[in-house]
Amino acid sequence: MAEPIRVVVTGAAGQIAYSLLYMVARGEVFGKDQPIILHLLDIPPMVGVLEGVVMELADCALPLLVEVVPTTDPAVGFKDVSAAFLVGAMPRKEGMERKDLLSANVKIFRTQGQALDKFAKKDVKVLVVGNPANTNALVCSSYAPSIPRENFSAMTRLDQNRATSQIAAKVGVPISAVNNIIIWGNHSSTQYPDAGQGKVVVNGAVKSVVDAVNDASYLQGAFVETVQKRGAAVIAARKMSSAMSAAKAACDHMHDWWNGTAPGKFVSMGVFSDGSYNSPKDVIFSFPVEIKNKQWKIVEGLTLSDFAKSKLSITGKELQEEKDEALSVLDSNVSNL
Ligand SMILES: NC(=O)C1=CN([C@@H]2O[C@H](COP(=O)(O)OP(=O)(O)OC[C@H]3O[C@@H](n4cnc5c(N)ncnc54)[C@H](O)[C@@H]3O)[C@@H](O)[C@H]2O)C=CC1
Ligand SMILES: O=C([O-])CC(=O)C(=O)O
Repeated sequence: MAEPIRVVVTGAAGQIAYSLLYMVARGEVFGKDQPIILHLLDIPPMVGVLEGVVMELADCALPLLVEVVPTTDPAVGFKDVSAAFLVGAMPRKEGMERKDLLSANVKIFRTQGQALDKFAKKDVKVLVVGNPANTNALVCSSYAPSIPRENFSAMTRLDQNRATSQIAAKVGVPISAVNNIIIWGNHSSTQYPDAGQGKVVVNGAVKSVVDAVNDASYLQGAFVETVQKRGAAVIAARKMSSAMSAAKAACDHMHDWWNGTAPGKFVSMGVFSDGSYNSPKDVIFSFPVEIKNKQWKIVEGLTLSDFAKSKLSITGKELQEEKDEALSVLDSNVSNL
């Protein structure tokens, strides 16, 4: 058996964590041979709930879970962690956009960036789930200058999973038959879900999604809107935001970062932009990436339609605006933000 690794989940008493902790502790992210020490970080009013979560984890009798460390102290929560799921933040309510959470949540990610910088392993992989996820990841990284910025990412995997599921249903094939659907830009209603590079296996033959669907107005219209507004649709139905599907997506994201992507396949992650595809530089922008040896690389050289380019420009502009707003909330001149 390998040495145990330390993994922190923030917001550990919340809804997403309730599904996520079980999947992580069961070995679905880091492997069935990787023992885990789980750090559960939340805030003082949630200590009682956290105790209940600790009891339930014990009662799951999970062989890979060697220790659980519940805490409200970031110094303990982030100590020596190899992977961080930053979930803890306020969720939006019906009628809000995710960026309306910025002023409340961005300060959490400043504190957590500072704690990661001081206490985490320098090769820690950080996945920001709390909204607005892209800009929170940017802020978090800015306050953790001793950790490479490539180690910070924001979650758009839930959008990718939603988009893949929509295409599979439209073509009438299993989910596993659909690949390389891309989410570009912000995890917000300006994101661009792009089926233009997608592949699908139909009756044993690989086809482009565009040919298999054969309905351009759907791919540019209802498909895009459904994915962009899916989070809001779940809130309207559940009166709470997506949690089970968000936890599954967080596991998928970290799993692929840890284990790599299969040849020819790519996944979408919010990562530091180098200006690829005319995106604004130095914001956290969701791109298609390939992953090897725990390093992601943006898939370059894809041909984008004029429609796609115009959508990327809209979501890039929003990310630039969020970055400016984050700076004003933090009222700081963080040199690398
Ligand atoms: N990127 C994505 O695709 C998705 C992101 N989200 C976002 O994830 C976040 C969490 O959602 P839920 O689990 O449903 O919310 P929740 O309200 O059920 O749980 C959040 C937890 O975070 C804790 N928390 C607050 N401040 C904290 C801090 N400074 N340190 C540690 N813990 C802290 C709260 O006490 C609470 O237990 C929200 O911001 C939500 O909008 C939700 C779904 C998908
Ligand atoms: O929509 C929300 O506020 C929660 C979320 O990020 C999602 O479900 O994609």
